[in-house]
Amino acid sequence: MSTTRDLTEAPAQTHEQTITCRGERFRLYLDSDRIQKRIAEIGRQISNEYEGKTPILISVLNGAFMFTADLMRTIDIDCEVDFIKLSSYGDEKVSSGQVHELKSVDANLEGRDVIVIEDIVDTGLSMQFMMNRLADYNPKSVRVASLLHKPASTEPDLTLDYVGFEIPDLFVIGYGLDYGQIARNLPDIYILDEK
Ligand SMILES: O=P(O)(O)OC[C@H]1O[C@H](OP(=O)(O)OP(=O)(O)O)[C@H](O)[C@@H]1O
Ligand SMILES: Nc1nc2[nH]cnc2c(=O)[nH]1
Repeated sequence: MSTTRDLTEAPAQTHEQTITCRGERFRLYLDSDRIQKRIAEIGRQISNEYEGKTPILISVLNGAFMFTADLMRTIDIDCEVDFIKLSSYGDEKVSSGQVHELKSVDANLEGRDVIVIEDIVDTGLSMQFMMNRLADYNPKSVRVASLLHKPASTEPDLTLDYVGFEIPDLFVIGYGLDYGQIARNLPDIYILDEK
C-alpha cells in the first residue's frame, strides 16, 4: 500500500508514488531512470551536432541547475558553462507575468555557439526574455534545451531545439523544480494530482 509523504516533514526519498508539498498532493510522473535516459539521448545529440565546436551552455538558475549538471556529464565534446538567474514565479504556482534578471551572464558571448539550458518552458515568458537578452550579446548561434515543455501553455512562438518531455498543463515539482523553494532535491518529477 502506498503512503503519501509530506515533504515538509520527512527527508526526500526516491520513487514514492505520492507526496504532499505545501498541503497539495502530487503524484509520480517521471522517475529518475527515465529522466536520465532521456538526458543521455540529448547529450549524444548535442555532442554529434556540435562536433568540432565548443558550445557554451547558459543555465537558467535556479531550476535548471540539476538538468545542466547531468546534461553536461553526457556531452563528450569540449563545452563551457555559465549561469543567468531569472525569476518570475515567486512562491506561487502561476507566473507573475514579470521576469526579473537577478544575475547576468559573466562570459563574453559574442561570436559563441550558445545553448540555453532550462528545466521547463511553461508560458514561455522566461525564454522569450532570454532570447531578447541574448540578442544584446551578439552570439554566433543560439539553441535551446529544455527538459520539460508545456506546449498548451506556451504563448510566444519559440523554437525549442532539444526537449526532454512534453507534459500537460499542470504544475510539476522535483529535479530542480520547486514549490515555494522546496522539492528541488527530489530525483524524480511529480505532477499536481487534481483528484
Ligand atoms: O515559461 P515560464 O512560464 O516563464 O516558466 C519557466 C520558468 O519558471 C521557472 O523559473 P522560476 O521563475 O520559478 O525561478 P526558479 O528557476 O528560481 O525556480 C523555470 O525554472 C523557468 O525558468
Ligand atoms: N516548479 C515549477 N516551476 C514552474 N515554472 C513554470 N512552470 C512550472 C511548473 O510547472 N513547476
